[in-house]
Amino acid sequence: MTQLPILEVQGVTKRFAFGAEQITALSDASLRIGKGEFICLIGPSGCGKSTLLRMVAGFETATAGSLLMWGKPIAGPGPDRGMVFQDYGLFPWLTVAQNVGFGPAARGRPKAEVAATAKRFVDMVGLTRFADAYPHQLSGGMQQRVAIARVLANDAEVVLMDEPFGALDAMTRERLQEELLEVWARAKLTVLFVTHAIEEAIFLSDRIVVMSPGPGRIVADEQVMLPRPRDPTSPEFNALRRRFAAMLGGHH
Ligand SMILES: Nc1ncnc2c1ncn2[C@@H]1O[C@H](COP(=O)(O)OP(=O)(O)OP(=O)(O)O)[C@@H](O)[C@H]1O
Repeated sequence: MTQLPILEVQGVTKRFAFGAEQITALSDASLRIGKGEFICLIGPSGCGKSTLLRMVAGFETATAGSLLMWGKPIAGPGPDRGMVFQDYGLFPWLTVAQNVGFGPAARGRPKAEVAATAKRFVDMVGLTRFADAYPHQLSGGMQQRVAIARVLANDAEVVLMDEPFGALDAMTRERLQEELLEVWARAKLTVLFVTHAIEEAIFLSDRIVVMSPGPGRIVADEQVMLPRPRDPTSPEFNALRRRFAAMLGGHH
């Protein structure tokens, strides 16, 4: 990567006080992420995936090391990094367009500008026909698109997702993965996505960052070179699945 990375994690350690003791949730983690990359963080429970994501979001600060966006220290949450929550966090009493325009409206932007911004991102995620629908009238995939459009309407360049599909059945999960890839490609997003699932990571990512616990560390950082759309039944996909399973060792 010769260009300035959109995100850079440099030697980041995070310790939490736990009673009289301290837990090292993350130890000396370093990562450079280029604009437009889709990166999955994978690893067993407690390896610090969420902690790393929350520090990038600005919800937590590092005990040591630094986190940068476009070369500038991340000092707290900001609209340039949007977290998409597991339940999408849509307001049920607002329409799709109103949900998407919520951020700019809350920041006091003029009405006409809010409407134009909402329309632009509702169109971008392919929901033009549903702009006036309410969340309960949408499928899970459409709700996910609204959540992503809402983050984008806040000028987010980086989308952060913490196991957004963890609780779903396999078919719904596959559909949402495909929807997410479509929006990622269309909006040229940079995505940092936390998952436990090897198959999900291989299906989605340009790069997989493998973490291990006790203390949380980055133990591998590998490109996924398979062409898209990916076929989870192909021999190449299976070979990668075995490789990552071996890397994750006894944890899977
Ligand atoms: N606010 C906190 N206070 C104390 N300890 C914490 C806090 N947040 C996380 N930890 C600890 O830090 C370690 C890493 O937690 P983290 O949630 O980042 O792991 P994870 O890899 O995301 O796990 P999971 O896959 O189960 O969500 C764990 O040991 C956890 O108990």
